[in-house]
Amino acid sequence: MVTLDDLQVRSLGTSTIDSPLALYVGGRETNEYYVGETDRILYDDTLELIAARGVPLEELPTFEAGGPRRKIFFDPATTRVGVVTCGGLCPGLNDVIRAIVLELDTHYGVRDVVGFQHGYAGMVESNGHEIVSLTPEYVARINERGGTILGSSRGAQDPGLIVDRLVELGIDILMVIGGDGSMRGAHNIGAEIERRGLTIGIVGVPKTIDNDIPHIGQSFGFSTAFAKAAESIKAARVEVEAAVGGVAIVKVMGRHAGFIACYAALANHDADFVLIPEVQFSLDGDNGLLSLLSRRVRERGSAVIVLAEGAGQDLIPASDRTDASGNAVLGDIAGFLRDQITKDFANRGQALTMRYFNPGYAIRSVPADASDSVYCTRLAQTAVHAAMAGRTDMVVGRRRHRFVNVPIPFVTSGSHSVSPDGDLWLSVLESTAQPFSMS
Ligand SMILES: Nc1ncnc2c1ncn2[C@@H]1O[C@H](COP(=O)(O)OP(=O)(O)O)[C@@H](O)[C@H]1O
Ligand SMILES: O=P(O)(O)OC[C@H]1O[C@](O)(COP(=O)(O)O)[C@@H](O)[C@@H]1O
Ligand SMILES: [Mg+2]
Repeated sequence: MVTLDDLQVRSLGTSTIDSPLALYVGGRETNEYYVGETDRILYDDTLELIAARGVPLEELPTFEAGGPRRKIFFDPATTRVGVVTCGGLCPGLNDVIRAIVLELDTHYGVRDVVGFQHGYAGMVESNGHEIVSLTPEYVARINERGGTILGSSRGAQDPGLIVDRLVELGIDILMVIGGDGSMRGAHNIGAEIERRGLTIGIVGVPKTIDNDIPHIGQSFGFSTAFAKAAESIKAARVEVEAAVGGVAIVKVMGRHAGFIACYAALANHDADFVLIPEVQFSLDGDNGLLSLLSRRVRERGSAVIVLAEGAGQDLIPASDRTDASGNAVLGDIAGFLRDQITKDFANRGQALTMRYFNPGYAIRSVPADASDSVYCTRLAQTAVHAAMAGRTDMVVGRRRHRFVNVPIPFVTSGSHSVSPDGDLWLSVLESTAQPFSMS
């Protein structure tokens, strides 16, 4: 069970320097739209959840509020900041890089910001990647492009060698834009820094196209990505309606979490079935996918299946392969379903026109939409405020419209997935009219 201790963010020391933003923060106090720096944000958000804790108010689990402080830890004139992007791509990476640089430069007067190329690999000197000077001019329009101007990578690196490089380059703060794996890596780097008694801060801006990092609210770029995926679902609907016995499978990303599938399906009402890793389904039997699909096509003429890549892995031979970072390489559920559906329709003597859509990388390589750009900027600003105030081993997030600072060990201790008992999955069932249980 989560405790207040789990949510305490580590500091490098006492902040003694007047913040250049002190005037902005000035007399601001908590109100509906702002959280004062001494206030904290509740973890629980219903009366029953709070009552069930059975502890006094001051012991309730609460988050530190994100945002500027009156005093900061690092002297802007002598502070050097490094930025790195790691793991898979996600819309908005360049917006985050740009906003970090602009916030540091414009508001804090930090003129020395450098970028490491190709993730943690580029931080290990022997790998030979140059650092890039990130000036306001350099980052001016990078938000218009997808991907990351710094490049990214997967694969393990030695935290000791990374800390050696930070020391050699005189980096005071490392900003890590990455996913769950990157944050585990960031924590290890932070632990090595602490072991050596150094005052280097590490602050993360969590990136996950799958929206699978817990406690941070919705991840940036997710909304852009599912909107792009929804375009393929719409195209699939057009195709199957024109065909005789049209059935489409639209496979979207989502290794262990089906958020993209759920949101993309909800974005329009074109999906008949949504298959996600969190909810098991059977192929056979009256309530299995094959008979339900056959019935849907007989009744409505066509059907669209939105398939998260991690769904139905129990139906195909297990793969023990992993990628360079140790992430599971999944079996081909889409190919398996295509075969099974084709055979089943043939056995029933039912006409079938099968269409397969795989928007794949196209959904994560696009630039962020306007809403995500705003979100990226605000997350980056929050991360810079925390970093300049000497916070470390933490990530920023936005829970129920409040920006929060969250310890990395808290976000890496679990993962975020679609709850079969939650209201998101209920909405999906309502919108698709797929049965409550397909197993
Ligand atoms: N458990 C871990 N401990 C330390 N570093 C990790 C861990 N998992 C991943 N990393 C490192 O973080 C980087 C990105 O991880 P990866 O899983 O590929 O992407 P993401 O951060 O998007 O989840 C890689 O360089 C990888 O080696
Ligand atoms: O081919 P890659 O780069 O390994 O990426 C594919 C995978 O990365 C993901 O986008 C998630 O990766 P991250 O943890 O890096 O965000 C999955 O949905 C997808 O299966
Ligand atoms: Mg990951």
